[in-house]
Amino acid sequence: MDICIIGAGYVGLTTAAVLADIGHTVFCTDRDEAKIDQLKQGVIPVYEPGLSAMLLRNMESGKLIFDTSVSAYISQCPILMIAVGTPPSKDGSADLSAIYSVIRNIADMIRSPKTIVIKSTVPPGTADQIKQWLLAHSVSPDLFHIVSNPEFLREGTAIYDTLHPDRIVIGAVEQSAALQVKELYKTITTTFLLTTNREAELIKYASNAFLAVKVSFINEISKVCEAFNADITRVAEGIGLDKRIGPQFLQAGLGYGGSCLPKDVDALIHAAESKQLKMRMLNAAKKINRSQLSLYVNKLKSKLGECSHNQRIAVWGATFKENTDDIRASQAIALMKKLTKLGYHVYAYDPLAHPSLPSVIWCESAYEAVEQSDALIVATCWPEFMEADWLTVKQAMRRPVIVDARNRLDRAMLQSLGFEYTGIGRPESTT
Ligand SMILES: NC(=O)c1ccc[n+]([C@@H]2O[C@H](COP(=O)([O-])OP(=O)(O)OC[C@H]3O[C@@H](n4cnc5c(N)ncnc54)[C@H](O)[C@@H]3O)[C@@H](O)[C@H]2O)c1
Ligand SMILES: O=c1ccn([C@@H]2O[C@H](COP(=O)(O)OP(=O)(O)O[C@H]3O[C@H](CO)[C@@H](O)[C@H](O)[C@H]3O)[C@@H](O)[C@H]2O)c(=O)[nH]1
Repeated sequence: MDICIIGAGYVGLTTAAVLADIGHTVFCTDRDEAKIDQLKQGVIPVYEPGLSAMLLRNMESGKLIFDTSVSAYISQCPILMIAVGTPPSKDGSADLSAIYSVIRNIADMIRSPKTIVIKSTVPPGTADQIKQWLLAHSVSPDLFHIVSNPEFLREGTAIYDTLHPDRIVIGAVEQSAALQVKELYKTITTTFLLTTNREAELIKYASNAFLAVKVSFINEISKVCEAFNADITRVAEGIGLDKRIGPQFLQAGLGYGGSCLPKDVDALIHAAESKQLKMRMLNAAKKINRSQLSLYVNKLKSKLGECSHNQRIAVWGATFKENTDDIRASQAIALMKKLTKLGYHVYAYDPLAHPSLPSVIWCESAYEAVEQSDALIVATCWPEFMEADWLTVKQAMRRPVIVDARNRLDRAMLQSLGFEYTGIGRPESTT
């Protein structure tokens, strides 16, 4: 099948690579001309393990074509897949301006029947509103179907997740359009769930909201663990063995960030409020997530005393999690901003990201960042941090204080080397 994907970000590029690999012919476009120019030259604008090789392979075989001039492809392809961003607006709602800009283009160019697939995450009711918009702009109902096909990939494992999804959700009014989209994923073995558009849109939001609540839940329980001298890592293991709960998303720490969980929680709250519904649980999850930053600052203060202006803090990790270059809504960056505001000197290192932040000094290596530092905060669990040479780290530091903001380091090993270790919900002794 010929497919035109509009939006060459993490989702658009991953989907383009996988659909081309499956055997479809994929045309991919973006309003960012520089990005498309880079892609044409084989330069992949985002870091995502395995993506580059899969894109290049399919570009070489001619199954994947990048271009800025989309009109020819819109007329050629029966399937138009929208994967543009839906970032948060100031009031928390999803900003759908990029979606409508694409819809306007489609409305101008549509001459033959199209299946318009909404891959972007959009609030419940969006597909129906788009349909009304197209009809109001004199596009014949015979020329389009709208299918909601939300994406569930995680950054860092996007290719794997797209090839091995837990489910593929396809929401549509017309069964023929739903089956056409199902056919796109013909080689993928998974559960296909056919729903209405609104159900598909809500499945996406509810999934991310549930994950956010799960993280905030374990962060709340970690405080109880700390108060009762119990270890959250063992408590989480014990909870997770219950099949009804499952072991994933029970990692206590700095809280959730990224381009999806925070914005989708906000957008769901906003959508519910538009129907006079208060999302008490989601608001609580947000509040807990925000409070994780102060919690870690207090942990730092309990080790170093109140901030004096010559304290030097090393922060390892800037991305919202490991194996991605994405810093959108990163808790690591929010923490750095909080620390510099309080007067700490922050020396930071991340293997991929070093955004310009007031008063943060970016270092060339993890070891350079810890030179003469009074504490090290591990904010993101990049593999190179997990495998650090801790003796070298200890020798470089002024005070061997480690704040493990993701609870992933080997506490016993670090303590045996003489580090003062602080995690969350992991008491120093369990007596
Ligand atoms: N990143 C993820 O892990 C993930 C996972 C699942 C779902 N999603 C959802 O998928 C959507 C895309 O997310 P992303 O992370 O890939 O975003 P992104 O910001 O990485 O990419 C979006 C791309 O769309 C392009 N774009 C914007 N307006 C355009 C227009 N009018 N015409 C053509 N191109 C346009 C941008 O230039 C950009 O390259 C969002 O709705 C997001 O919530 C993201
Ligand atoms: O036990 C955990 C698991 C995750 N996190 C944090 O939660 C955030 C989100 O992690 P993750 O969900 O792995 O990242 P994303 O790549 O943003 O993926 C989420 O958001 C995507 C965009 O909607 C969805 O497609 C995915 O299914 C959903 O997992 C990160 O800051 C993690 O550090 C924790 O603190 N504890």
